[in-house]
Amino acid sequence: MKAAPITLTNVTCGYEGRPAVHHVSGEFAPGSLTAVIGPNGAGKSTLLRGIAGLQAPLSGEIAGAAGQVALLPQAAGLDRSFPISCLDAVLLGLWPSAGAFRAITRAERARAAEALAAVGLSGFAGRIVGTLSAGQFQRLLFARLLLQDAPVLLLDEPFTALDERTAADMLALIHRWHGEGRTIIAVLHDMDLVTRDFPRTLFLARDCLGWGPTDTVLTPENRLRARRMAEAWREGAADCRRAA
Ligand SMILES: Nc1ncnc2c1ncn2[C@@H]1O[C@H](COP(=O)(O)OP(=O)(O)OP(=O)(O)O)[C@@H](O)[C@H]1O
Repeated sequence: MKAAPITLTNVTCGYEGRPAVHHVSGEFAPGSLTAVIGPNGAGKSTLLRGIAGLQAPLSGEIAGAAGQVALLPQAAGLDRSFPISCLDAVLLGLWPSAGAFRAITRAERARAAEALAAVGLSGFAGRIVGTLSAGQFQRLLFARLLLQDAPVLLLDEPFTALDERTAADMLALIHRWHGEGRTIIAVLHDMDLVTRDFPRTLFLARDCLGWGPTDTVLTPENRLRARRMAEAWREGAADCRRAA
């Protein structure tokens, strides 16, 4: 699996001209495994959306991501009331390549069923998505990623709602993807997991506090800086609005 590097040059992303994450520069090397960490509201999801091409940066440039990225979004932000089956929800992962008008092939339906089985959801193909438990829905999102088969995977809080065994299974899947040479960028809140399993870390607190090998970024000093910035968030946000 050949992924291209993803390069961020002085990237600022936000909403209505107001920055949520500021002046981030660096590179996700091909095949790298990176945790994106930081307090609530630090801009982690916003940056992922920028890399996924779902929102244009307010300024700066994101290069190398177009056409090679698949996103596992935060489940909490998704509308699950749409009345489609689990199999069709997984097949939606083919939307970027299949579009609205090409028929889904028998082989693709078979691959979607295999993806459901790989995440422990065989037998769920016909179930309506809205009837799944939170953990089952999270596994469904992993099945969609499996079908997409992209060189770069963006995972926004991928272990939310998963029980211990399923989380271990999904972590094994992430390591398998990494072993295949894919680039993996995951927003995480579990610092033990980050220290143990993620060789590189991007630490955000609206600004970039550090980006590099996890042991050099996840330091007590940076954790303290992140706490201070989170506490100063409201005041800082007002300053940004004025500056925009
Ligand atoms: N659609 C939106 N419109 C306006 N502001 C938004 C929007 N989405 C997010 N924000 C704001 O942008 C900032 C960054 O949000 P973001 O979701 O990127 O943070 P995060 O680091 O992923 O947080 P968490 O850990 O809580 O998921 C927050 O202050 C948030 O309120």
